[in-house]
Amino acid sequence: MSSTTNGKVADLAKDTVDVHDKQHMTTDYGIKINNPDHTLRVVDEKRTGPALLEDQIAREKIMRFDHERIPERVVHARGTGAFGTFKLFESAEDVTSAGVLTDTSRETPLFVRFSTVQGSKGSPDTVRDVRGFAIKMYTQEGNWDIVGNNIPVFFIQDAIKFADVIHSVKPEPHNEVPQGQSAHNNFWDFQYLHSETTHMNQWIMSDRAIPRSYRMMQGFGVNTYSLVNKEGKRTFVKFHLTPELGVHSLVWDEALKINGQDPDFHRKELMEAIDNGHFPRWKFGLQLLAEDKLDDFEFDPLDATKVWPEELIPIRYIGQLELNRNIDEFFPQTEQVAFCTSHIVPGIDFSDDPLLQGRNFSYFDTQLSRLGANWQELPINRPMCPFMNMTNRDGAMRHRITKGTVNYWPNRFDANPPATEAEGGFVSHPQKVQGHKKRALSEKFGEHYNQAQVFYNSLSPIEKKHVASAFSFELDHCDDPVVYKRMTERLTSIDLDLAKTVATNVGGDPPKKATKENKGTKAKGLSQLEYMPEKPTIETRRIAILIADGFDFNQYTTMKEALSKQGAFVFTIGAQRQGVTSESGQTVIPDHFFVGMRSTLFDAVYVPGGKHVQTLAKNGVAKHWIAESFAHLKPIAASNDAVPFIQRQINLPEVEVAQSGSPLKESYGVVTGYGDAASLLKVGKVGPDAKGLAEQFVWHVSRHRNWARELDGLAEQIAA
Ligand code: HEM
Repeated sequence: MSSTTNGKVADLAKDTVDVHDKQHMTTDYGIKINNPDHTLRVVDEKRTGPALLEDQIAREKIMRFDHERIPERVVHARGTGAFGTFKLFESAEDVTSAGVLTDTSRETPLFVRFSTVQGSKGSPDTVRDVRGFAIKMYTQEGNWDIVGNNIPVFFIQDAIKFADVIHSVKPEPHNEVPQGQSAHNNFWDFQYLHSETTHMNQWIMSDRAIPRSYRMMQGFGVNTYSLVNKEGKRTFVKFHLTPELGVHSLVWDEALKINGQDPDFHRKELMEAIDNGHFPRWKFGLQLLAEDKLDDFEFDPLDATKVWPEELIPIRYIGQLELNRNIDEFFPQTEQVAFCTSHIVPGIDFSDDPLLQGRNFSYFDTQLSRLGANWQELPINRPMCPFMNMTNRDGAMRHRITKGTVNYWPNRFDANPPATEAEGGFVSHPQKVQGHKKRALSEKFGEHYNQAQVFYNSLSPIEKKHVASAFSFELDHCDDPVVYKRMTERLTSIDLDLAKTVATNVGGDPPKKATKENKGTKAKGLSQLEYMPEKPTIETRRIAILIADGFDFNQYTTMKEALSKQGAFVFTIGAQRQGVTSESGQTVIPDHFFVGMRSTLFDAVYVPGGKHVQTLAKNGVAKHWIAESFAHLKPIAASNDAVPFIQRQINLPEVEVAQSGSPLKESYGVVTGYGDAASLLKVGKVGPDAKGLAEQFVWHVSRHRNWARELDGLAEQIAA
């Protein structure tokens, strides 16, 4: 368990207890329990008779259990949380007076909850979906919540449409199908009928919607907020988080399989990284827009279906968010944490973004039904700064005891007075507002395709291929021709080739001409391949070493050490977990056996030399490990006797391997070589000019996946 502590962790300690053998079991009202295993009943040697209602101990236990569920979140039900810290490197006092964004001596404790949107609480982690990235900062001036996503835009423009978009994506009402998926008629019906979703469609059909890890995705506040400085000047702002480890995704077939093989993959690997001291970090940045520049763009900057192009409004990075402590208990922390977009601190204010305006109402409201009126008192939600509002009391499960005779303001004692602005009181920015009372949006909200097209154009060829496959998968699951025909038609407003590919795959009408000409305009910061880590790294990458009886112990240990030294998490996968014996007689206890843990749960695989390859060659699962790793574009390394073994599993002429006695070979991310452990497996500096086998392997793992395999049509020739 990670031990990092901070002010909020210390605050929670007041409400935290340990379970240990010195503390007797009691009822919830405190009497010691003598026999927790049997109900009080009428019984003799021969007969077990009826239970007695008198049994207060059994009744308490059963009734307490009957009521231990609370409603799950209406969206983002599936999630996982961790504690961390926000550090500020550069003061943003030119634009805000908020202490958290101006005082560089502060470390602000925080709690983050990552989530998926569609599925219920028990749904798998690696579904295709938007990921929530919700942050609660316990600042000295009160809680500040950034309730963001890993995608910078949203489906709809006006919050009144939220119930519709969510109803359409959730399991269909007549049969509660499907779970955790947008691949169904209702979702795509809604998407077609709301052309404002077109931009978001591109993002969710891209690799962004199947992240490799919560630690490897961006975070965006999505909505536009305002910052207000000491002089009262307002600047519009969008919040950005960029991960230190780069932005990486799973491949779709892998994601589908992990859903079954390890539905908790994301939450487990986040905990694994934190527990091992590899704390995930994000750069925190601001996109700033002067108030008088609001009308300077072809889109409305307050429209949440649009990004602010970085060419026009660069990101100013000023801080860092780090996650450094796992939770102690899921329910009181991750489940009861409750975020509100309306939770802002002085120096930060809202904007007229019509989605944000509705969100500001919705979150507080939903917490009332999910957690009750006193939800802000719960330890995970209460602020760390002093807080008191003597008019907000009572309600179910009130915990705090407030002394004194008055509960209204003003009162004859001046008790609990409001604060002036100078004393830190929150004062809304005195924005001048004018217009007509209408159910409408202003004109620029009417353009829905430009940025969708720019996003698609900006993707790399492999990402475009994935978008086409994702649309094809999704629309193939729609059995109403109206739905898939209309949606493929919609794609002609993005790119004619994309529309043609998808229409062919799913049976749409053959598109003849583009409804919006694609002039190929691109922008930066949209392709996730732009977000490789600053320095190549394999830190926290899960790498498997396959062994069976007769493996080369020297090669095994040298590679394991070399990879571990680089911060990778190395797992030995053996023919059996009872112990695997090397050629030279050493026994290794593997972490898992071939069937228990599949290639999908690792980023790369290495097979050392040794006679064990004869056993591996007779084991279908071990062979599939290699084929599947290849099809999922993962780096593969093999040395000595293992070289012909992996070559046979891949068996494609384009993929070349080292020949005995010849130098090292790297081909499509498959790294092979002959020699002794010392010469093959040394790792110096990780980089493109890597020389040795291990060094080459590490370099390829740091690149995440070998896209050329798919682009050149090799991956699809191997059955994953
Ligand atoms: C910019 C668009 C949006 C983003 C980025 C967003 C993000 C999120 C996130 C991250 C969560 C999960 C919070 C957690 O981890 O507990 C969440 C929950 C929720 N969102 Fe949104 N959301 C958006 C739009 C909306 C809109 C428009 C509404 C309503 C009008 C809404 C209503 C809710 C509700 C009711 C919850 C459940 C909260 C709870 O029970 O704790 N969201 N949203």
